[in-house]
Amino acid sequence: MSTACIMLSNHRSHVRPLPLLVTTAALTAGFAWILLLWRKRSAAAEEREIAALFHQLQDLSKAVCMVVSDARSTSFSQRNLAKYLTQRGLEPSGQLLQDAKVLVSILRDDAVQKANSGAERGRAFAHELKKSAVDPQRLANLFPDIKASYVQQPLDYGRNSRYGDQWRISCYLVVMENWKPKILPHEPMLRCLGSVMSECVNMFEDWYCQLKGYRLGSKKFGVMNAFVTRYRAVHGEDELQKHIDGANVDGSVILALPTDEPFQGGALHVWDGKPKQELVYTMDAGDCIFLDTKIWHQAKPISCGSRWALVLFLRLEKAPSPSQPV
Ligand SMILES: O=C(O)CCC(=O)C(=O)O
Ligand SMILES: [Fe+2]
Repeated sequence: MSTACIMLSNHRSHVRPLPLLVTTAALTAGFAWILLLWRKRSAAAEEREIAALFHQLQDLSKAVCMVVSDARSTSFSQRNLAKYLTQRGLEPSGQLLQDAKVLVSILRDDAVQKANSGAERGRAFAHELKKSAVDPQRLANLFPDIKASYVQQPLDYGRNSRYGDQWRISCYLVVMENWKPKILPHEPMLRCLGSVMSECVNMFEDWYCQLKGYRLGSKKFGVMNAFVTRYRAVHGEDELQKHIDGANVDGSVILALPTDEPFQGGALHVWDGKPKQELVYTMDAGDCIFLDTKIWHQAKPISCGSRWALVLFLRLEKAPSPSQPV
């Protein structure tokens, strides 16, 4: 046996093994320390990531930044962020980093959509004519029923109103709750045109999202009032003077319906754009005009025949809050 071997065996014979308990405790403490260190490091990394997202947000939209940040606008407020995501129809995860990532990503999408949308390309109109939005043949087939369902429902806004009870040429499918003129929806007209009305709402929602650069499907509208108007070439029934559809109306649809008495005149005039322009539309049955809120327009008088239109006044629906049942 060599000298080196003898030294090694002597040394080994002096080492006393550590008790198992002590070894385990030391290992556990070491492991816990490493875990703590790792947790600290990843929390710091998460904080850095959140701060970077906050900076990106400041570049993307100062307005949104104000809405989702704390009182000093220096970092995210988890509560405000969750509220904003809910308003945009999304479900917050409850994790700040995750929600901040979602926010930045939807704002990026918004920016891309906006860059591609008409508004940024200079199509500065907040209304649009869509030709044959509803199949004209389908409307032609429905026309006998529309005509048979139609009744005049005079509106009485009350003695003190400047409208008085002069408007009597519309027949209502939907009447908004607590409306001053006390009229009821005329069920036969709703049965006849209810599905066309719903399609018009869907088309309007898509158009509105494109116009504003929102994600498709992220905005929903409810029908405040919907009615069929029949214009005839007699005084008080032949036109609708220049107006906007009311301060609470967030958007409107005008759908040209067929007629069995061809008319002359009856063009729709719209005042829109910057600088303001007067645009004139002669609409065929099935054509739709979508109007953003507070757009001035006018239905010019007809001089013969009769003209029919389905009109919707729409209200933007608030996204449900997470506590509300779906
Ligand atoms: O009949 C039309 O063309 C326009 C109708 C309208 O603007 C309305 O009823 O508010
Ligand atoms: Fe109108």
